[in-house]
Amino acid sequence: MKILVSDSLSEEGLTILRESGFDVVVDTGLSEDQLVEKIKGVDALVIRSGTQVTARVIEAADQLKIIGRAGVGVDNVDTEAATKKGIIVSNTPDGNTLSAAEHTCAMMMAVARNIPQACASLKSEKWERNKFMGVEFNKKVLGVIGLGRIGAEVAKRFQSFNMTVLGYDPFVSEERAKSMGITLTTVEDICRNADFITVHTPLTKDTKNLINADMFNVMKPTARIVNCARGGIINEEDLVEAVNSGKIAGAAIDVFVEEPPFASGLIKSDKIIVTPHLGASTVEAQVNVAIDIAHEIISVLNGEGAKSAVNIPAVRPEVMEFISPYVKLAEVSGKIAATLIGTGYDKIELAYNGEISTKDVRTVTLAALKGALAVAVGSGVNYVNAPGLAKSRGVEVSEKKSETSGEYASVFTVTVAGGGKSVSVSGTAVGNDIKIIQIDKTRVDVYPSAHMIFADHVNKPNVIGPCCQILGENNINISGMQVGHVKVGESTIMVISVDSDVPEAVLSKLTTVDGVLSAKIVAI
Ligand SMILES: NC(=O)C1=CN([C@@H]2O[C@H](COP(=O)(O)OP(=O)(O)OC[C@H]3O[C@@H](n4cnc5c(N)ncnc54)[C@H](O)[C@@H]3O)[C@@H](O)[C@H]2O)C=CC1
Ligand SMILES: O=C(O)C(=O)COP(=O)(O)O
Repeated sequence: MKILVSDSLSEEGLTILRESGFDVVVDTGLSEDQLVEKIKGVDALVIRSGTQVTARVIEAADQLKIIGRAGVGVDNVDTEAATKKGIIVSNTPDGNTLSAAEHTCAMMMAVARNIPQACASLKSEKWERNKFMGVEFNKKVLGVIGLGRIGAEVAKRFQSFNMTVLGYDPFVSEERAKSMGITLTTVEDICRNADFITVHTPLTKDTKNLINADMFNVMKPTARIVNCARGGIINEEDLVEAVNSGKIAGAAIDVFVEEPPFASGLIKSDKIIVTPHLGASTVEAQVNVAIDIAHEIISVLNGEGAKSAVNIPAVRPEVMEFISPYVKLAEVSGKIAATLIGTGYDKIELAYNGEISTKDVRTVTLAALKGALAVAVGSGVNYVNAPGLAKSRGVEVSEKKSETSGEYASVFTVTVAGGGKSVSVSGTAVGNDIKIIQIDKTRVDVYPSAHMIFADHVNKPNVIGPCCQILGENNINISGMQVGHVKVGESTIMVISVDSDVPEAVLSKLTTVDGVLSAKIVAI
């Protein structure tokens, strides 16, 4: 398999990728057209912020499984297009937190004490001590917008300068803010009261232009603002105007709407300090993110799943340990249910009973959808695109949870329904194994195998024998068999586990046995 690294990546990460035995190609600085060409035949793409993974690039990818971002922000990836195509988008959320936080502190100090301007002045042989009067942090107010990993670290560091910290983050509770010594308030209140403001949110439709002319109009003329998060959270034209007109005292900017920002007014103003997107550019951060993304890429290419995907749910390791057999069970049950009903269903219901109902089951639901949809779509469905595919096929997905489960500690049931028909398959986990315990109303006890025949038949003599004979004559070994218990003459299901694939011709021969109503194969 082939991995294309299209931005610079630390040697430590490249070594891990190369030692995994995959074909690793490093090709940086590609234009969109070049990437559209080069992406063909690539299984994994590794990027930083320099590569724009547009819808065109994703469209051109013919075997791409994962886009791995060695860093945090994935705003340079068309995640929607990737998700639709079933491509995992993963980042490395922790590796560069401290570096970005420390760069923010450096920028804040630089703007408070005019360090870059004073440095340039002295190097041009001027001694302008009065021109570069600075301000202290002591007893001042810091406003932090976005209290995630980096925002929290920045707040912690400035508290040691004896600053009061105001914060805004709609996803952070009062208690959490209080535990960090931060008073939650509104963006406008921060803008009115803060001496220093720093933004640490992702760039989203809600955060784009969050700090704009209206906000600059209420700021103190002594206010200074820093952006080491993403270009566009602070409106660039409004910032240039606010600084140049004296509405605020200065700004320090590391990230830009367009990078490099050679046409931007931001790099022309004396009162605005700029760095070329250096927040994550430390030796330590680059080693961290390169190692993290290398492991993620290898895990996905080896079929062991993604640990830090942004377009599939992240499950905590201790929860994953519990739900992991149910993920397997859900995929198998979804496949069985969809196979037994045939085409034309428009509802998939997942029922979680017992202990499993108390867990984070989003991945189990995805697995059931994947299993069910694979019957119609084949290998084109995965955890990433399964919900989108279900929606686009008009399949309504619902979940039911109850803490009661009868004789088993946990039971998972998938029901597919449509056109007046429905099929339900229930199962449970036995240690790390999975067991199907019920198909519709029929109790069974089936440990799924790679190839299973499900045959509806009438419970009467001379049905099972001829079926076994047909399989034997075709050299298909039977490894297990289960028949639902009903009265003689009633119909029920027979599940035959076999050791090899069953050709269509053999399957249809089974249906010629007197008493066999239908026969379907499920391969997992
Ligand atoms: N300059 C650089 O080189 C680097 C920049 N970054 C950027 O820094 C930013 C923050 O990164 P992390 O702290 O790691 O992310 P994070 O996900 O830990 O934190 C982001 C925070 O923003 C909050 N948020 C989301 N929408 C919001 C809104 N509308 N208003 C206020 N808060 C909102 C979230 O609740 C979350 O707490 C990202 O944009 C990331 O791309 C990260 C690393 C390096
Ligand atoms: O991790 C992030 O979000 C960053 O902005 C870092 O970008 P970079 O990897 O240095 O291109």
